[in-house]
Amino acid sequence: MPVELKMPALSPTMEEGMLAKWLVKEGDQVASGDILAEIETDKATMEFEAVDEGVIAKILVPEGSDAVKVGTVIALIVQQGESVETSAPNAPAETAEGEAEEEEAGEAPAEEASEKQATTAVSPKDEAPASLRVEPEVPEGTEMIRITVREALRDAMAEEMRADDRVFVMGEEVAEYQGAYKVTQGLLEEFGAERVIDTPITEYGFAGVGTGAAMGGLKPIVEFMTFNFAMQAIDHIVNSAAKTNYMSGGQMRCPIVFRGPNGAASRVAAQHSQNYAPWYASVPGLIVISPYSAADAKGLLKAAIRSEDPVVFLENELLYGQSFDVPKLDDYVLPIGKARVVREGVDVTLVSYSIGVGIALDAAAQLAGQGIEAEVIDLRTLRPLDRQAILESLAKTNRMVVVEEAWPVCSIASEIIAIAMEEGFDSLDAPVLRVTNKDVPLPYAANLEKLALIKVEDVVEAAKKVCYR
Ligand SMILES: Cc1ncc(C[n+]2csc(CCOP(=O)(O)OP(=O)(O)O)c2C)c(N)n1
Repeated sequence: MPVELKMPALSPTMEEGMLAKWLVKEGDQVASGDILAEIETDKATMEFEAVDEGVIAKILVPEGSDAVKVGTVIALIVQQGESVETSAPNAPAETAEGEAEEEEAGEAPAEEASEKQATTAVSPKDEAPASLRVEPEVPEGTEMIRITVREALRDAMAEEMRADDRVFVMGEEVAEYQGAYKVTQGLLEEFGAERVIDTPITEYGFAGVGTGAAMGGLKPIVEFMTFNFAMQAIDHIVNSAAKTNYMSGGQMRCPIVFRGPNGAASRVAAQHSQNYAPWYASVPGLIVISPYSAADAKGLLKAAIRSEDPVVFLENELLYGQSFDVPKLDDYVLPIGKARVVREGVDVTLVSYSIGVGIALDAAAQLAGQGIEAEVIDLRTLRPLDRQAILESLAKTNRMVVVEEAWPVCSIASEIIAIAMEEGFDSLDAPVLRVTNKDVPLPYAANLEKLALIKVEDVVEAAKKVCYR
């Protein structure tokens, strides 16, 4: 199979760039780490490195090409002795079609293109697994609409803003640019600049303004461009918002939602690829939600906006473009603190949240082929954690693996293992295992990034291990 080289995203906001110069030609042998080309953006000129070794079979975008969209296939690499024609004649054409379709559907922001680049360990898929169960609380016969997680989040905010004029959104690029990841699309147009507010690049400032507004009776939604930048604002989240109810003896509440993408994205390096779920989930006074599907994103964001207490709502960039069925109901709100069994099984429980749920479901499908029926639980809310759902499933399967796209130390997985030991010891037929990212800052190089992130195969292996297979 030829390897497609795609126009890289050299920053989280890069949408296109100039392919300034090719440093290799067709027929050249390349090794991982070789510099293949120079890419220019309005900000910088960067070198484009080979990740795989092989022979440059075809250069599809000539040097000097301007405005090449992130994700465009620019060249093909094959292995020695392989030719593009014999191995995959349609590869480039299919990619081009796929991109054209996305453009038509009006959703190809830079980040989405970079999603498609994820080579990968955490591999985004366009469609959610069919096994996702519909919420039991949805009335029978409810019509479903298929929308992306991005659209579901936008719909949740728009519906709550229509229903309650205290709700407003603020953050970097949320208004005119409609969100760095296009999650606030259409909100400025519908609600105007008083309720959809572009802020300066001052996370500490606007998280504080939001927290004060919440204490004063408004219902802010503060978008962080990514949760990596919320590090600047963490004092307001942990020390102001989370403590208000407690330090005022219940006389003041702080109904605010801090939301934005969290976790590893694709090729944006260590400072932009971290999962903060365990950090926030350790703080009493905060509610922490991290959905996987579009239906959960919608139902839980609506619940978060209605909450009287501060909510940290952790989304995932790689899920924004994925489509799922969402109930077509006037007011689809889900309960905070309730996990969901997304696949039933009897042999082993896989517990996960956010993007890890997709990995767990893929692993469950592979395990089924090997005679192991895995139950998959999507935690959805990380604080308060649905201990009952975890323990009930453990009592049924007696074996558990936690799948978490995060570091292993002091993780949500660690907490679940403690719960299993303290409260589910008699149910256990094997030690609970955790499948997490490697305990390192996420590398930038694609081959190392892939090695550092959780993979379906690791989950399959861990599940077999706890089943003594
Ligand atoms: C604390 C923090 N918040 C947000 C970002 C995301 N970010 C990266 S570049 C950028 C825009 C920078 O604009 P400007 O300061 O005008 O510099 P320019 O790159 O346009 O020269 C933003 C918001 C970041 N890197 N760090």
